[in-house]
Amino acid sequence: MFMDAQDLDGLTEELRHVERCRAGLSRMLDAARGNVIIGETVAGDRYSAERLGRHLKSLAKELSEEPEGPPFFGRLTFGPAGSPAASAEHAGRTYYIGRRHIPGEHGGAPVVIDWRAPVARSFYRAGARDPQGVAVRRRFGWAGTTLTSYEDERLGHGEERRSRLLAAEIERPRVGPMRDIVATIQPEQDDLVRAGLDDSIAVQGAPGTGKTAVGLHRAAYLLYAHRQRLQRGGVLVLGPNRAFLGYIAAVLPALGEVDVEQTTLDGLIASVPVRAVDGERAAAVKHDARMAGVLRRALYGRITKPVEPVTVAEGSYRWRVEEDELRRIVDDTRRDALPYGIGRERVRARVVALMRRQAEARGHSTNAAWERRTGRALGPWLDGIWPAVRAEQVVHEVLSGRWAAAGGKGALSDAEWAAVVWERPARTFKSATWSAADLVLIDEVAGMLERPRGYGHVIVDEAQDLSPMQCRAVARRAEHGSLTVLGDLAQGTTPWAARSWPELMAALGRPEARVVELTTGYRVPAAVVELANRLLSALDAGVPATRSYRSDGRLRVTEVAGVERGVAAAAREALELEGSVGVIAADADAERLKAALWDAGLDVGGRLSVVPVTLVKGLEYDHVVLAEPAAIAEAEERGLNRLYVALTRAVSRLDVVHARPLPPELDGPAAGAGSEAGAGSEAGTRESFSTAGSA
Ligand SMILES: Nc1ncnc2c1ncn2[C@@H]1O[C@H](COP(=O)(O)OP(=O)(O)OP(=O)(O)O)[C@@H](O)[C@H]1O
Repeated sequence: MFMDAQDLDGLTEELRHVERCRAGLSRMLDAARGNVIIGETVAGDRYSAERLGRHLKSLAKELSEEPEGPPFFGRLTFGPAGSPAASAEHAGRTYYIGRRHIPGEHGGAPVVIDWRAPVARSFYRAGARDPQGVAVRRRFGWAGTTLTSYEDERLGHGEERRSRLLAAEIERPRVGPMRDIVATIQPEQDDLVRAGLDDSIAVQGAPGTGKTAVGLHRAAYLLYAHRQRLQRGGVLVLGPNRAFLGYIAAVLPALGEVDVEQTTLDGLIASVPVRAVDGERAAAVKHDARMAGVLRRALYGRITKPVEPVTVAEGSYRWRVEEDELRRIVDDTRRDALPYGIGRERVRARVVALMRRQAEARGHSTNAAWERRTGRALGPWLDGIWPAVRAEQVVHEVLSGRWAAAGGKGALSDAEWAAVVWERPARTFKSATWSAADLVLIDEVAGMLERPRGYGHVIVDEAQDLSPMQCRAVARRAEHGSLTVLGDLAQGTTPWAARSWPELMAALGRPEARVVELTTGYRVPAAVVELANRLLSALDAGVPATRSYRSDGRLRVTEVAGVERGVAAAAREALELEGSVGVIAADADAERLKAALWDAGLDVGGRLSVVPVTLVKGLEYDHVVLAEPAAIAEAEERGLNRLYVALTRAVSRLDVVHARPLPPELDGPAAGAGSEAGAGSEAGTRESFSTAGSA
């Protein structure tokens, strides 16, 4: 049975529950405010008072500032005990599922259960074949904060159907930043969201299959299910660029999680400003994993064998350690494979310990201050044996070419070495200008000097673009944690983009990670997916084609005499409809097109944006106007992959506007449905496909 809002009695009862939720929320807010006052006065010491106070304040702030969204989106009614597949624990009970837990009155049963709670799992996973004890699953429809409808699936009676509310949510026009998908997480996505904390997973997902959404919801889930374990390390989300981070920024706070660090890899490892740009060849070598070996040798090559004893004078005494003892200390410490900086301190501490024994044998009293003094006195000797060094210094020396003669170039060929070595090296590391790839090298050395801050869980989006050296930077930060790695081999656009998941996961230090494929796309309509899928065979990425969940949407390919006028006409038409409009163009053409749109009287910057194609990864627009695909395809080595990314950004409509011939991989007969104009869909929208016309 499939019900809408017609069941008025039912709806009235549900509206009463909305009131109970509002009352519960205001009780929570009062309690949180009250606790701030109590917390500030009762905590035992100042430190815990401050910590507790901060925590309570942020909870109170969060609750009072939270936009008043729908308090719940689903309801589960479990069958009575004894009914088929009844669940003993939940038999006969009803639960409302929402974004956050809302307690009941006077300590009674909660009025809303957090979507991450174990029982809520059945909301996402139960089906007619496996009802998991659920008699009825109810989904609610809201207009803003007003409950307007619901629909039921009587799973206990074998009823399960494509939800209209679900379809409406997936097909809704997009405006503004990304939203959470808690109300409509699909079973294959839920599997990934709720995977265990120790599980490192790689997700190969076609465009729009919800990888980013899954990653963010997984972060929220892990923080809920393993809050204590994650308290120290925390969760890190890495995205491809700042535009993408801006786009996803609101999702986790909307789920009540404000403490997740979201940044780009460059942002994470930035230690010095980037002022130089590498040539292609230099960048390729610098991103190669063999550079790690070169840097390691350059760092550890500074350690020298002690060839004479070391002495420290104290009054008329001299404490002395012989060279063979010193050699043993240095060798043992190297074998311990500690970070370089810790190794240096270990050597110092062991020499001090030997001297202390001598001093005590002579009746000297030694204490911590004595140890510090003696340690300091060893400084000049230590600087000769195991010198203190900065990461930039090591990289500066390598790129200045100093280590080649001493066999420092390791596995690099002469040509590769020549590609990375600076033509005119700066005199010191302080005056060097660094490129983005140099930052990765500096981070590599910094990671050898001391362990970087580690995270309990790291989520990496668009991971197919990571270089082997970047993978090492990520792996260092997840050494004692786990990884969720999201990407699409077909969308790889960097010169070092991954060609295989096992290789990528090995570079990330998790060769054993399972690889899961997602192939159902929730963004891109079927007609557009079909066009993009044509490129797949040319990309040779070995990934399966996308299947679209969406039957709506429109594709139009228009050949024009002048791209600027054609794009302006398409954009103007697009603005007549609801939703965001993105004009995507080859980087070299973006500014010119923006100016042309201004000249045509269109307001760029509001609902309409012009985006250089290299910045569009991970983003989506309700309506995309894709300008001159041939220019995108020929602009770079992996131009066809870039074009594939651009083609898969549209939520409702894609206009391809071209003056030059389409790239041959894209042209040609449409595979399957939608080859000429007008395949009507159930929703009354039209898919159309035409290869000619004028704007
Ligand atoms: N279960 C779902 N319910 C509703 N919307 C969904 C669902 N899954 C994904 N979406 C929507 O589909 C769109 C694409 O999702 P997302 O950006 O996470 O995909 P992606 O796999 O990361 O795509 P890309 O590879 O292109 O970056 C988003 O608007 C997202 O909100």
